[in-house]
Amino acid sequence: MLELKQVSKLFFPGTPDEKIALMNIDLVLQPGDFVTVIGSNGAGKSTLMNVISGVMTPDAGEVRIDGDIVHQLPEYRRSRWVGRVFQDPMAGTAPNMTIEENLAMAYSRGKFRGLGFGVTRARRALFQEQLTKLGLGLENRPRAKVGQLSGGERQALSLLMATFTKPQILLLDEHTAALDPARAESITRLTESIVREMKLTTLMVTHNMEQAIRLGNRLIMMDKGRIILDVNEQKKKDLTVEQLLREFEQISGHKMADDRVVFG
Ligand SMILES: Nc1ncnc2c1ncn2[C@@H]1O[C@H](COP(=O)(O)OP(=O)(O)OP(=O)(O)O)[C@@H](O)[C@H]1O
Repeated sequence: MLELKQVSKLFFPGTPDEKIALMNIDLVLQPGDFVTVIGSNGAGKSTLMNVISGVMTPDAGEVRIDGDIVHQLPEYRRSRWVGRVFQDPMAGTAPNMTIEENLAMAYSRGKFRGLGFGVTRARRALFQEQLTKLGLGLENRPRAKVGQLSGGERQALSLLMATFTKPQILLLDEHTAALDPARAESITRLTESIVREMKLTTLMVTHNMEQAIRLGNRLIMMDKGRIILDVNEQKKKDLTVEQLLREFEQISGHKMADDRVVFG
């Protein structure tokens, strides 16, 4: 379970450049919730991900994971609970290491390092099994350098690495946005099946309105550092992209300014 209570984050406070990235955010994700997040440019979506994962510390408020206060902990201390996949397929993996070395790293995440970082025979079998599930044939190339993989293959691997040890929270930060439509769709399907199978509590930022409506059981809309709309599963089922954009305009008083918006 993830809880944010009155979380705020300002950049350059008290100066003419002051930017409100998050303002008094209250958000609770129940175990197994899959929440999509949309909003204008600069709405605070990435900052929200950053204060949950530990890249940034909020100026005020509280972040709890399964009841534990985590907002003061650095990113590496939270990595046991938080899995994250970024937009950039180059992020989140080590390009000069092999597929199985990357998996070994993910497997050891947040654990006592003394247990070892290496690729043992038992682990190799586990990695093979997990790679096979991706359906990309990566299980046949465990010693290939990750830098040689295509963007889609890398995102699939990143997804596997982020979810390997069943994180309490999975953060997906526009993780299909840099892929061509066919690859994006296959990563979306993979995401759905992993999240469903592992019952992961998931927060996914997307610029694809159709995807935001179709995926998950809840949708939140952000604007100027605030959550301005929270749509439940029932309401989301009947929602259209047009209605969603109209709602955004009505509540925020302006059109959704998103230079990367995709309607479906
Ligand atoms: N490291 C930073 N330093 C200064 N300002 C920042 C920083 N990170 C974010 N901001 C500002 O905080 C606000 C929220 O930014 P954030 O990146 O969270 O928005 P976003 O919703 O992810 O936007 P986009 O959809 O354009 O990626 C913006 O005004 C942004 O300029």
